[in-house]
Amino acid sequence: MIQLSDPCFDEWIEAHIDNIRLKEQDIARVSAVDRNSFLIRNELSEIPAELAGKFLFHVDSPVELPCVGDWVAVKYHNDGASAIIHELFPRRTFLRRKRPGSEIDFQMIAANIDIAFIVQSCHFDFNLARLNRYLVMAADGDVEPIVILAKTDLISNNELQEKLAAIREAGITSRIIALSNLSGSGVEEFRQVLAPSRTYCLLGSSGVGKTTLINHLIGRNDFNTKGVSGTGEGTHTTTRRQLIVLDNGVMFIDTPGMRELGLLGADEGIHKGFEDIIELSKACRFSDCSHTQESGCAVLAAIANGTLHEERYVGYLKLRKESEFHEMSYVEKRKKDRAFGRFIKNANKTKR
Ligand SMILES: Nc1nc2c(ncn2[C@@H]2O[C@H](COP(=O)(O)OP(=O)(O)OP(=O)(O)O)[C@@H](O)[C@H]2O)c(=O)[nH]1
Ligand SMILES: [Zn+2]
Repeated sequence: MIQLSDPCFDEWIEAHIDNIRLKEQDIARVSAVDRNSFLIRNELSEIPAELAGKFLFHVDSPVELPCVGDWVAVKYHNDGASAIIHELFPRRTFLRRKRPGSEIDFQMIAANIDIAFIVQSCHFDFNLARLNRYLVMAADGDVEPIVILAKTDLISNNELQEKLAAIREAGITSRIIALSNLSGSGVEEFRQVLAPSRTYCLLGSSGVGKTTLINHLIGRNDFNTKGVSGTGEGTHTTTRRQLIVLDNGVMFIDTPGMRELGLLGADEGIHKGFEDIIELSKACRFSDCSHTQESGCAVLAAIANGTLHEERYVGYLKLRKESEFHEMSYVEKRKKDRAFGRFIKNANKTKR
């Protein structure tokens, strides 16, 4: 049995528990949201849940609806096989963002997160403006940020020191952990931060190594996500778990909304920072050259003759992919998201 509690929250719960019990309700935590269907987690399992009618009629803004990480009061039905969410408890912390096209309306991304790890790769992904935007978002919801500079194996120690100095010069005072999944350097420092009954999330662009880092935790350090199979079976949608509880009670939240945040700044244009490749591509034989296989491609030629670093080229392709992802339809994004869910699941299976 896992210990599903939140030390910072227990005081509030204690003050309200009599009232909750009086109504024959129990406390649970929202572990996934997919439109109007929910998964909630109690100490024993994960159960599909729906909202009580009052949420549908007495809610002014979507932020008043439960999101992943929320603590709620529920009533069980069908011998505990399903649940109705009756109360939403106050949020200690949250991550939210402005709804596109609206100045006042917000979209909840997750609630009750203790620490948000803001992950940037030391290499092509490093961007102080974007880092700042993530920090502002964390501060907005009272979430403590820790900056992770990932993939340190790709740069020299001198370059790393420069990056660290640049962050400090930008006035960012948050703790910074530099690490590499590849060499393992810094991973232990990251692991040391994680404490039982605390909730964490990883924010950052696609490809910076978030999945690999979680996998690292599960694989190497004998962590394991709790194998609960009942992920919404019996309801019309199958919702993947967005709150992951490791064996030692450490919780990670990974919602589709967080993945979309990873695209922050993707609209800055992929050309920025890759002017050399853009310049080279003017000499390509075809004007719509994809620089991947065409004959007469000046970019590929530059790699072949050593004037363009292959690593730089890979970074360019990655950023281009990210920007294409940005253009994808919602449905396509969801598909990619499910692929991530399967990845975590497989990682766990292999572990077991
Ligand atoms: N050189 C190097 N490569 C890494 C490191 N960590 C991860 N990678 C590679 O970077 C690529 C992306 O890693 P992921 O863990 O999938 O990145 P992510 O942040 O989860 O990306 P999304 O799932 O798209 O959000 C993979 O090819 C990894 O093998 C690292 O420490 N050093
Ligand atoms: Zn080309």
